[in-house]
Amino acid sequence: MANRPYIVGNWKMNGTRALLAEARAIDRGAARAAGVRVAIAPPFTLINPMADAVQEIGVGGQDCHVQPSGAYTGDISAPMLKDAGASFTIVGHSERRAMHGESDAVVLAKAGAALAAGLDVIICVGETEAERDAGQAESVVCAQLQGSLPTGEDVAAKVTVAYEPVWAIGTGRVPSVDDVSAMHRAIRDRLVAIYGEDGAGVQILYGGSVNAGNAAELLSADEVGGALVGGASLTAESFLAIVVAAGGSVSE
Ligand SMILES: O=C[C@H](O)COP(=O)(O)O
Repeated sequence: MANRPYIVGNWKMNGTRALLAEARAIDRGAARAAGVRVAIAPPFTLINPMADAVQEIGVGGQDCHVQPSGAYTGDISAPMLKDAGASFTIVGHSERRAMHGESDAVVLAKAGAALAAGLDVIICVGETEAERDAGQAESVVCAQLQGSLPTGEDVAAKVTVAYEPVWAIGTGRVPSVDDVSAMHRAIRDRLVAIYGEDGAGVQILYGGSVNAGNAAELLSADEVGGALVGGASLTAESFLAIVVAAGGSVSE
């Protein structure tokens, strides 16, 4: 059976408990959109209250430490995410790679830690504008996949890949549908090379300035199985419009 479109909100460092009202509204809408799978990755502080407040949507982390516990001041481990109510975590977001110096090897270790804790993982990859201009976008992304994706028995079913061109994040700029299709086909080929036939079932999300106006077109590109949404996931109105574009009907 084909996967349902997967629409994931990444709230980044946004939101206090007041924003849980939006999560509840998103949850109510998602409950009516049976054809679409919906999740939110809020800041760590909201994982537990959000998990308690919603029934339909998945709740996840935005990162985790490579170790399950220890003297790592300020960090959060995968077992802690699981204990707080998360079912998945994002790893390797370009903001972590750039601002926290996370290499592919670190992302791979974090993905392994998440899987070991019983979490699914969304692994982010994407090229910078300079890399795209230099004609290196596909080679950069394929190298990131090769270095960041965990392998092993039954792992592919727990992995989602998010392709996020760095230059499209938070900028209002998006690649052409042809460019998204070409990159997602290249990612699919790499997934099949890594996971064999299981690689055909891994969902590949597009992320970067997705909004209600462009979602339907971006989601129509080849091998796009959903979206990882930043800014437009912060209100129920804009996020549910993307859920509708993905094929869900959220009306009462
Ligand atoms: O994880 C989400 C992405 O970084 C996209 O963010 P954005 O939708 O605000 O461009």
